[in-house]
Amino acid sequence: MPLHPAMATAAGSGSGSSISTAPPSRHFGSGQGRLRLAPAPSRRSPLLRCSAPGAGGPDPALEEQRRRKAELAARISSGEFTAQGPGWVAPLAARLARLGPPGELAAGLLTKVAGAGAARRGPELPQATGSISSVVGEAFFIPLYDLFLTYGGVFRLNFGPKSFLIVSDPAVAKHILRDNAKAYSKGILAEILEFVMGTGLIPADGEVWRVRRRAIVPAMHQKYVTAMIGLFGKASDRLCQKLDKAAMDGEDVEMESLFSRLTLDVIGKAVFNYEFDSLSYDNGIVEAVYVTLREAEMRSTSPIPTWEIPIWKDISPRQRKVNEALVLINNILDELIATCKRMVDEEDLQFHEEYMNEQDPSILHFLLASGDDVSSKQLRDDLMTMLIAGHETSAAVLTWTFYLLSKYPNVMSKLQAEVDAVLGDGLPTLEDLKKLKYTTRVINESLRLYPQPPVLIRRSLEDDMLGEYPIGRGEDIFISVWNLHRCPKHWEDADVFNPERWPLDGPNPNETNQKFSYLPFGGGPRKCVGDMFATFENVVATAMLVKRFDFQMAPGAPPVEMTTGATIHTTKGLNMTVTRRTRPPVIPNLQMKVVSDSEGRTFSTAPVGVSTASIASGEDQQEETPDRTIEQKLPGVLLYKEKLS
Ligand code: HEM
Repeated sequence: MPLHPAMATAAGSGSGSSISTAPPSRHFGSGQGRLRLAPAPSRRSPLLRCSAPGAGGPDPALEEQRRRKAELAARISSGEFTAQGPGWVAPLAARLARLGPPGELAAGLLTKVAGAGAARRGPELPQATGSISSVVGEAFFIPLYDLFLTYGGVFRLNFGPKSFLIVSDPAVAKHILRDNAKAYSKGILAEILEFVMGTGLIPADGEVWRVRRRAIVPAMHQKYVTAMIGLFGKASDRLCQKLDKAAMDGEDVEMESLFSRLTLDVIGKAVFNYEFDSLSYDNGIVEAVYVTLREAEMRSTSPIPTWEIPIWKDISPRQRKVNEALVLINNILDELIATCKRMVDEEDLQFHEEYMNEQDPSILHFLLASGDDVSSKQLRDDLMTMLIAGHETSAAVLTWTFYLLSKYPNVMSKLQAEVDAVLGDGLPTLEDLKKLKYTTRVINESLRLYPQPPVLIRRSLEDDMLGEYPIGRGEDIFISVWNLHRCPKHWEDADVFNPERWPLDGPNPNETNQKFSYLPFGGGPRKCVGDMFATFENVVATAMLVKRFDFQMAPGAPPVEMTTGATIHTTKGLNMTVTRRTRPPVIPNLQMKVVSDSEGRTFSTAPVGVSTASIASGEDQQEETPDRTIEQKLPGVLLYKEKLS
């Protein structure tokens, strides 16, 4: 998730001059084996910023970005960002800073005095410090990568009086997310999202979270997700029709916004049975959803939290618009809840584990039919949370997948060959998804290179140890999934889009079998509840689109660069030329290995089109994911269900 305004504010107000000492050597992991590397920028620049084919000649914006990156790398190496000081200083400063301007001043002084004079005691966290000017204009997680290469898997980042722990070490990530998850809350994230998600499942902590997770997870059962495959197909087909028209008219298309509309249409129907139909036209509610989403993103990156200023929040046109949008959405949600309650009262269906109303299979319907004892406000918060969680993430995955496919035509050809061989004329079925193995690997790999969100946020609720480093209560922590997914120590050719790195007959990659070096859906008790849903959705959309069309970057399209919102967006859209495919289908030579399960039943290869945790494919998952148990088995697919104790 994005940075909190506090970070930017603190960084902006911090002195530009920082304590200058020699930086630690480039290394990975905390206290683990160390590895010296060539400077980072040259290794990864091709994927971080790519100009569109056809743009021709050196791009001045790209050149400028490369120059800024090289400058930042040089400044990091010079030691400009390296601070020293006792480990208690930053947490205390962070607490002081929360007391308002006088506290911030005291915190700033404390940081400087202690940083300059104090002697080191015991293992102390490497510290980086600096001013925001060094990272402005970048997606914030990019400079964090360079700092990780220099300071290691756990380090403290000080911006003036504010301080954050940056975690890029898989063992430490596992400790925070899974092994000692109870000692961490969502912290800053809950504060940022409160205005829109209230106490919905993503920001909620403690008892509220436990009760809501227990209510919501069962709603996403196997039968529900299977029913959703039809919905994904229909929505993707509507997008295909739109692209057909663009292809016939010879018009380029901006795919990022189309993917956003596709996934909005899907999630509205899936969560509360609402037909946004945003692929067909704009209406007030679609606009209200986007106003709210953009506000959430603005709040997470804005240097000054103007929305907290008492009078400003009432008179600012922007805030008024946001408030109006929220009222509109809440009213619609209230209506949908009321309608659904009536339906539930009138139906004869007996509630059971895999309960689903065929006319309205939505999560809302399941929750109401289950007798979920919850206030309307909490129900609205949960629905809103799932709307946002399931919309932006999937849209971003599709955007970056198609960007990568345009850069790697060999992958596209192989993908199209598989899709041609598997999909018939109708909409994809569950059986088809099981066969779309390479398509699933394409999505797995896209999520490695562009994790959504690129950073997970936590706050420590008690003193703890992160690897060898002691930390205090109240530390704000960013687990950089971006860094974990691109760590050159763990991944060969980390920046290369290579779906083949995941064998087709191997297990579906997940946080467990990748030992927390791969966290596309988080991990531990707060792992994504929509992982299986999202994987199917992305596989269906990708398969249907590439079956029908070829995609190329539009001639003269601006370079595709990243910016940070709740997920990774492009700065100027993904402008593509779409053409109807004319090639005859090619039959691929896909190797299918026959394996047997623990009960001796045989089926072909690893699960495909299957999620990373709700569905797993090996006994290692069973052993290493204590919070989930095998519930049901389909041929080739083991379904896991959470223990909801
Ligand atoms: C490709 C699409 C998706 C990606 C990459 C994704 C990723 C994630 C990640 C990384 C987390 C963990 C956040 C953390 O630990 O701080 C998460 C949590 C969550 N996701 Fe997803 N998600 C996706 C789709 C969905 C969908 C479709 C839904 C709902 C239908 C959903 C609902 C949620 C919820 C409710 C949580 C919070 C779970 C909790 O805290 O107990 N997500 N997601």
